[in-house]
Amino acid sequence: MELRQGSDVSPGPDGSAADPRSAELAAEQERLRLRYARLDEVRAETERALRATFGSHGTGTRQAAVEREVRADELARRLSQLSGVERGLCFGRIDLAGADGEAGETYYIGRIGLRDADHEPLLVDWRAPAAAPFYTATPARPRNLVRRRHLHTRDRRVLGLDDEVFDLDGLAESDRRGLVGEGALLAALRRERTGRMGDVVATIQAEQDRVIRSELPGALVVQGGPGTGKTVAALHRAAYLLYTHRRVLARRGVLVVGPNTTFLRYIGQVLPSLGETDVVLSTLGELFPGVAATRDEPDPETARVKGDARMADLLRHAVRGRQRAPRRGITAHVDDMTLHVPGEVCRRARDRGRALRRPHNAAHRTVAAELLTAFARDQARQLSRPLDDEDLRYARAALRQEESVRAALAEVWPLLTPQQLLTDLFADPGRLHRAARSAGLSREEERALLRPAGAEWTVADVPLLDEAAELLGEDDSAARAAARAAERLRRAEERYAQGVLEITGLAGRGFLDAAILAGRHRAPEAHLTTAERAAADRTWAYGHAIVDEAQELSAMAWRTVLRRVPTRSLTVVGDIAQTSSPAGARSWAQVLDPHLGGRWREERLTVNYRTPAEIMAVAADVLAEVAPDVEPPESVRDGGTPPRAVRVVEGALAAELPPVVAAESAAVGTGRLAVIAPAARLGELRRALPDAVFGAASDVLDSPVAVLTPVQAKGLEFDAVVVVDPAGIVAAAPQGGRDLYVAITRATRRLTVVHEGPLPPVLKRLADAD
Ligand SMILES: Nc1ncnc2c1ncn2[C@@H]1O[C@H](COP(=O)(O)OP(=O)(O)OP(=O)(O)O)[C@@H](O)[C@H]1O
Repeated sequence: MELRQGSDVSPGPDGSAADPRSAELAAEQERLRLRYARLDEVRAETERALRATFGSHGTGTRQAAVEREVRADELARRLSQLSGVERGLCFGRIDLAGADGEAGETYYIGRIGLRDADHEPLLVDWRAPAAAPFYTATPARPRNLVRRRHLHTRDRRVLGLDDEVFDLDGLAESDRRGLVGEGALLAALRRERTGRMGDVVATIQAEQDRVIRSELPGALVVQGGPGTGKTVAALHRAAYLLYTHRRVLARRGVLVVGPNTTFLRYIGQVLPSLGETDVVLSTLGELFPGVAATRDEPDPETARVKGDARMADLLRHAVRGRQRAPRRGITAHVDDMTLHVPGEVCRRARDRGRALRRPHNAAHRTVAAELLTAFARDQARQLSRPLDDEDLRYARAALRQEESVRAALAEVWPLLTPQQLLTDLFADPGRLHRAARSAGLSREEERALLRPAGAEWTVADVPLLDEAAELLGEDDSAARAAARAAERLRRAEERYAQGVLEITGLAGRGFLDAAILAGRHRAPEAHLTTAERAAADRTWAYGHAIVDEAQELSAMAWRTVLRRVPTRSLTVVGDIAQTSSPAGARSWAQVLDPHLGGRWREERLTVNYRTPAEIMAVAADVLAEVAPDVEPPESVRDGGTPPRAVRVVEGALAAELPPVVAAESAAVGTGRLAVIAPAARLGELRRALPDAVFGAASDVLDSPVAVLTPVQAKGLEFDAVVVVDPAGIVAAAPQGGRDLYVAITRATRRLTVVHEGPLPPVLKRLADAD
């Protein structure tokens, strides 16, 4: 049996209480005061310790310096954690059933764990196993709980309590009285949107908790309709994993990939509020260091082709195409002399380069050495000079400096950057044709790839650049010798650091390990965080990756992401029904099986926390049309303003839209409003709504009125949404129906659809409501 009771009664100024509920509130207020007092104490102690660590000069030995650094690092991390939990420090309590008629234990659940001076637990961290029943107990499976209590607090004050009682007999008589209260969840969902996602530690639901606490290894797919909390659960999962697997993950970091920079700004504050710093947030367009692509491919067919897995083959052929053996040989002009290497020798050099089976640039040195030898021999022959090994080395080194020789070598085996490879490939119809034909692309597909040199990189180019970087590698012969020496040094330093950790008693405590510590003391990237080092390194291997809006990733994009997680420890978050990219997923198996061979598990989220039932009913009609086999999520809320359609006179949108937007804006007060329209109407809207902020602008989330395309709105939410020209949205892209579904499901409170012609039949429900 479950009984809900709530209380919003504040105690009197002196804490006196007239009835049992106020007495309970006053008691909780006192317990909360104790916990904040302890937080203040711990903060002050940590600050003092940190100051003392910085202030001490130690013995001046290297060991003393390392010890200080370890300690300061640990203290600084703790201090930043303690500072981040002031708001909503403690939000819950669980009362466990006792044995043999005895009262059971009570635990308070909070953003961090705290113990009193005697090491007794005052607060249990929400990520700790002991806190799990707070999230997972249900009347059917109470998990030994008698009661779960939510505490509503503000500025260190308890404003209200919300109880769920699982075992009435286990409760005191005074606790049994009281009104049924509104759940903590509904109170949280009713709040106005701020333009930034917040944490939901106080109200995580059982099906979300399963996602959050799912084990680290392997790939987990989280499939769920709009508003089911996929993003928020995935971010809490990052915090949970970093807490539970600190040793592995703090060193390797966690990568979170989101669809665009606006979305990353939207979710950017959730992780710091959860106390996590070892996370890299990145769009797909930023995954290749040195290129920050934000532009989408203008032609959907080009996007589709660039995302196709055959592009990997095409690029392999493109690289092979740059390894040539001109039949006439190669020629260089040095000191009034014409030097020649015959075609036969070029072919041998090229074949030897290929036989190495190393990345193109890494094999360059071998090929170049062979050709330089041939040039040097020809030079000696023409000068009638003998050539012993010493002379040959000298002659090769001298020839290598010659511009004309370098150009001749490049005819056979040029050193290439990924950018050069792609630029040359897409701008040269002959070159492109040879590679495309070998990879099995049609002439139309080939044409979709052609473009002039110097064009701006698009998001769809980034996986191609990354693939090219893999195929090209680097001319790393010098670097490899240096790396071997560095590796020897690193091992010695790690052995030393391990010794320091053992002496200081910090070994095995999970704050730092020998590798991190040794890394700190190595120039030049000493003192960079894991996240900073990882973001700058294309070949960084992350400990875990979370991919949000993952249905949009193309086959080539998956290759880029998976390259960064060799352990395949992944959280893949998305909704197949919201796919709008022409290269995106039609099913999870289709995109994941080629890489994971069926080794992935799926959790489904089924409850929509964002969109009220009336608006979701409109969205469900659209869903039935675009993805008939997908169940719409069930809204947790109903009531509120019925969605409506407003018909405007054809050609009069600019005049008739502003009053609609103004009225909606007034209705949500300080809340957020989005106008969602097809890209083709944005010009008109700019004139109609001069004060609104458009598209990818950095302040779009802070403006009261934002104007977005459905793709830009993906993952975001607004108190009120005005969908403009639904027929235009549907017609604008092959996946237009799914875009309309995305647009409608951004609303948390109000939906208005503004249309010129007749309403698309799929929105008939709105016409009926008029
Ligand atoms: N347990 C919860 N407690 C409070 N709020 C929640 C909870 N779960 C989800 N929400 C809220 O519901 C809204 C939708 O969550 P979220 O954006 O994570 O959904 P989503 O599944 O990623 O949606 P979409 O597919 O549309 O991007 C957010 O405002 C989020 O804070």
